[in-house]
Amino acid sequence: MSASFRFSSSLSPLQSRDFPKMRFFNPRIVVPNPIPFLKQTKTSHSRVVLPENVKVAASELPVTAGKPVDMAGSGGLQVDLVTETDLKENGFRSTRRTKIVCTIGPRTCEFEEIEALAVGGMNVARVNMCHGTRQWHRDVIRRVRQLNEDKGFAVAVMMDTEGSEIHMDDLNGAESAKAEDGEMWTFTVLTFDPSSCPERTITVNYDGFAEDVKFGDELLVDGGMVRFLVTEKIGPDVICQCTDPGLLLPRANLTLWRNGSLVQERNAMLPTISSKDWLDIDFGIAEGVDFIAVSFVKSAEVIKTLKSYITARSPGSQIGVIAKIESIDSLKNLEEIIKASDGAMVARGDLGAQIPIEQVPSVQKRVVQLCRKLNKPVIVASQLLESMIEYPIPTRAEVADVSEAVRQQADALMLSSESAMGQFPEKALAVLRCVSLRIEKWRREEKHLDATDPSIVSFSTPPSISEEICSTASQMANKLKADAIFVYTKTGQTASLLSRNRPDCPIFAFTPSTSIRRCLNLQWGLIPFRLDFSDDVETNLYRTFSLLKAREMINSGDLIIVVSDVLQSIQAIKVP
Ligand SMILES: Nc1ncnc2c1ncn2[C@@H]1O[C@H](COP(=O)(O)OP(=O)(O)OP(=O)(O)O)[C@@H](O)[C@H]1O
Ligand SMILES: CC(=O)C(=O)O
Ligand SMILES: [K+]
Ligand SMILES: [Mg+2]
Repeated sequence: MSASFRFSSSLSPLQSRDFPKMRFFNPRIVVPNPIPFLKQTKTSHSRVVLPENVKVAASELPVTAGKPVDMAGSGGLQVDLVTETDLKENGFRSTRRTKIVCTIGPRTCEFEEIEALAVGGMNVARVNMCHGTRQWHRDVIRRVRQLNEDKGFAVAVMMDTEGSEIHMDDLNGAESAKAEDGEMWTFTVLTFDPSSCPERTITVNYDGFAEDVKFGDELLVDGGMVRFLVTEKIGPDVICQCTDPGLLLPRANLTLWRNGSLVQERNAMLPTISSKDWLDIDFGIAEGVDFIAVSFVKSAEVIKTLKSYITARSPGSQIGVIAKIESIDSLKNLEEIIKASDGAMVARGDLGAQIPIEQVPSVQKRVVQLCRKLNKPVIVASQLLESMIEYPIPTRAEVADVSEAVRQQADALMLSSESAMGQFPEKALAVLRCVSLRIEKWRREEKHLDATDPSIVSFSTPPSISEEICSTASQMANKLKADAIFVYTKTGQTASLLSRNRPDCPIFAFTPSTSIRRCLNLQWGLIPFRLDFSDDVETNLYRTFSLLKAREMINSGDLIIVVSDVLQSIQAIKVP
């Protein structure tokens, strides 16, 4: 596919492009210091207590602001207070299985605001490189890390790339501009000084814009929130008449439609990862983000390129690459793309601007099922609670949409504007939380009555031992009505395979790595704990029982199914 390119270690991806160019309105691009977090600062609580037999690589220690975690008194078991209180007060069955991603924006970027989201159940914090300065993103990422370190949370950080999206300029700092019915507007590739910008003129960030456009095309702003008809082309200027009036927002996304289909001219050649994105990716690697979500993925090649780039840049890093399914081209290569990725996002916002809107639900279902089959976490994103940007309660239709995603057993739901710039971020989070809990419970109850809901898990051929063990352990847990599954996992793989089976009880995942603990926080049904453990399963188990009992997170008599990825074994044990 033309939009992808090969990256070799001798050639920087920044030098290897030969594509139409995009301009970026946010020129504050600074090449980051490669690994700034290795510079440890002296702090008052910089003691790490680890059992003597356990070696933890420096890269596995929490990194923000250079402060390692003080786990004294916890026996090396790390879990956040919210999970602990929930388990203590409400028991295993009450835990939410569906994870929540919150986009951090101007409304939620201060430490206390991020903390309120974490307390409210945020599992992953997303920063969108389309907006804000690099310093802003750095501050947010470091605040999340600080919070994890101070309060034992495992909130993962996801960086979302800008991608080669075609969008308008920033309206010279105005909050919005109103386009009225029938008005003539000019979309141009020329740029202006704020003082000399002609009236009703919008600069587009893509140099090939005027060439791609034809008389009679429809220009959709934000997937159709405002619509224009192209009436004339004069050199770099495209003259349009407004046919659906509305508010133009800064940097709003633009798509062109011709005879009912998306226009794919030279714009289809724009690289999925732009030169600015590569700089953002370097920044993300240096800041130790847990996931990089790639916008407008078209083929598996770009995912493979990015994964090799990350490995070359930061050997041994756990950064997961998430493919955002929002481009019409991705639909032809869905299976290949998901196979190459570490997870996928159904990015319904842009997807609904690239394919007819009535096709979005079936694509969502297909991506969710495919991810389950391929054992990749999947996020359902955009407009879940759109009305809550302005109102304190959602519409009934929004609740139904959230319910459907939970019923499909997607790994995670995502808030965008609702948490980034809405008036009720915590209330929106609470709605996701309580709708998830209610629908999960209902689904577990229904399952016993409804045999028409077959398991969609299909195994590799020949089946792997780990897959079989995890499937059997989950079935056993369901039949015996176990209280929890415990899994001791170094790489996270076994925990992930258990999650894929969507068992009735929660899965406690113990891992010695803080970064794997954060990554597991994106996956359905996993409660990740950081714990140093040995290869001796019995010792681990009884130590865990006593640590969890001491903190009242489990009780004598609870039935636990235990899976170990070292021994590849299953045990059923009652807590002594
Ligand atoms: N860092 C930020 N600074 C300022 N505004 C932001 C920031 N992040 C998000 N926003 C605001 O919140 C809105 C929703 O965020 P979201 O991440 O969904 O972006 P988007 O522009 O819709 O693009 P995408 O398709 O990548 O999701 C944005 O349109 C923007 O107005
Ligand atoms: C999340 C995102 O990028 C979208 O919905 O377009
Ligand atoms: K983006
Ligand atoms: Mg998008």
